[in-house]
Amino acid sequence: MTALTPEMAKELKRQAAEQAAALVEDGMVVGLGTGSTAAFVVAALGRRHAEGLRFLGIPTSVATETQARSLGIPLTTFSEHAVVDMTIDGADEIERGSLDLIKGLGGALLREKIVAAASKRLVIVADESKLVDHLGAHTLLPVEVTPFGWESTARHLEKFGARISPRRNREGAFFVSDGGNLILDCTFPVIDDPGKMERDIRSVIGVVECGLFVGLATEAIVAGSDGVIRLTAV
Ligand SMILES: O=C[C@H](O)[C@H](O)[C@H](O)COP(=O)(O)O
Repeated sequence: MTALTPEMAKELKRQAAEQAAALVEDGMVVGLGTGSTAAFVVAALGRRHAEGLRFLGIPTSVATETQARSLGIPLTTFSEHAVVDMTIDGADEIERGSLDLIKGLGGALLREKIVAAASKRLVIVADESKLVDHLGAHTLLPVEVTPFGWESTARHLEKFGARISPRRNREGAFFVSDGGNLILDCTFPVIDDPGKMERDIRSVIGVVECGLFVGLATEAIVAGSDGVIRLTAV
């Protein structure tokens, strides 16, 4: 795989997003992901809505809700729909084969995971730089925690071998998620069993959710220099 320039990566994200948006059918409830790749999906769905496709969106962040509303996409909530037919979202890492994921570099992991867990299909869109043999190869693992006692929560997470850095915004203040929580960016020496690590992290009091998405993605649409491939979880 050749190194992607930002322009190439953007074009590949757009290509993957267009293919995923084409999967949406009349009458569906669609989870709308968050991030730069998912934003291309929402843009494509806005276009399809304008052309007459009828569907309802459930956004996974305030940013996505704002984008969807600006495009006239009708939205719904879990009080009206218990099941999401299909969610289309990006990822920070996608493990080949299992399609287990790391998500949350954009800070939206909690709402993304709630929507993913309620979805019949979770379609991940990405450029090829996101595909890895083992999770944790290139990226840290975001963990969302309550602001109260976060230092204590961080010390407990360190017992699992993590190096921890509370996420900050450009001004240097703590980054605050849409849910009003903090994000601890955790670097683990190795993630050899994502399911066990997810359970371990979630067992710590003060942890709200972590960015490991295990067994949730059903398929991935990945664009690379040789074209767009569609992967199914095995
Ligand atoms: O919190 C953010 C989300 O998990 C994003 O879907 C993820 O970070 C990928 O974002 P992007 O498509 O911008 O690389």
